[in-house]
Amino acid sequence: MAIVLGPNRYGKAETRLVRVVRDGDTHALADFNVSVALSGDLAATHLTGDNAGVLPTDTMKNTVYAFAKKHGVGEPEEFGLLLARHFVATQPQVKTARVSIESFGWERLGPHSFARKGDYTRVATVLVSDEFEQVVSGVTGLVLLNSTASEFRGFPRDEYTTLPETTDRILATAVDARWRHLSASGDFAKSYPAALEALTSAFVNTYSASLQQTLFSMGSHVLSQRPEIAEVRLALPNKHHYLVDLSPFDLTNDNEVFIAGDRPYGLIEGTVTRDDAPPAAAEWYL
Ligand SMILES: O=c1[nH]c(=O)c2[nH]c(=O)[nH]c2[nH]1
Repeated sequence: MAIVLGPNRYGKAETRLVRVVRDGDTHALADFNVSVALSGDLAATHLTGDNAGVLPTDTMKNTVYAFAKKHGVGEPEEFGLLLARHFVATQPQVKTARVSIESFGWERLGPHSFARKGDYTRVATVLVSDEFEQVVSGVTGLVLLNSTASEFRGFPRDEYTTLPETTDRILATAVDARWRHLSASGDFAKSYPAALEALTSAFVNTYSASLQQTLFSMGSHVLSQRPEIAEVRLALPNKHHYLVDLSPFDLTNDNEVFIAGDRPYGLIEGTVTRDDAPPAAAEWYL
């Protein structure tokens, strides 16, 4: 009996690329998840550990980011073809390159503001006892992004701080919000979309020094627009977008090519309250 190597391939899966195209103040956004798999004459590394034909998967990731800067991304089919042809043309041992791309849709909210396409979830929780009725409305999974008008600087530094200060970054979050009504007899069909619009427009229109500042602005805007609402609680994950260092490839990166981070993420939580409102039922804190 002989033991033989069967079909095989390898590559970098799920390179998360966000490409911003800046035309003055108006930005366009492409948000891709790119997976590369190469196959061909790759027996040696499996059988003897000889890596002479193994283009590092790290290089594939870098190629995705460098090509995004150099060529733009266009349609996912076009960007896939560009990458796949490159690997086949430049690596003689590679016979076939497979590039799969997921393209996440974003709806425009402003010149440099976007909402992820797809559904977010409306939520409602009511508490009823003999003494009180309390209605809480909210939303989860509403993903918003500003591709500029966000800074983060002036923070303390200690021996573990490596984060550079920035005056221009992507600010993105998945809004998880709950708002408590003053009364159980409101017009919830009217109140919900209006509160949602207040949250969203505050995110879009706030020039942000921190996600904490944006959080307070979102909560305040709901309370100033909606007299029926007593309190807003927000949990805002900071969906980090890291600027890719393209200098090893002699390319500049003027806030155009980002790694969309997954984990860990900052989590900014806070409550914004009307100070004359009755307190929430203790059960809300559970
Ligand atoms: O808006 C921010 N708030 C923070 O508290 C924080 N911390 C961090 O590393 N980045 C950011 N961004």
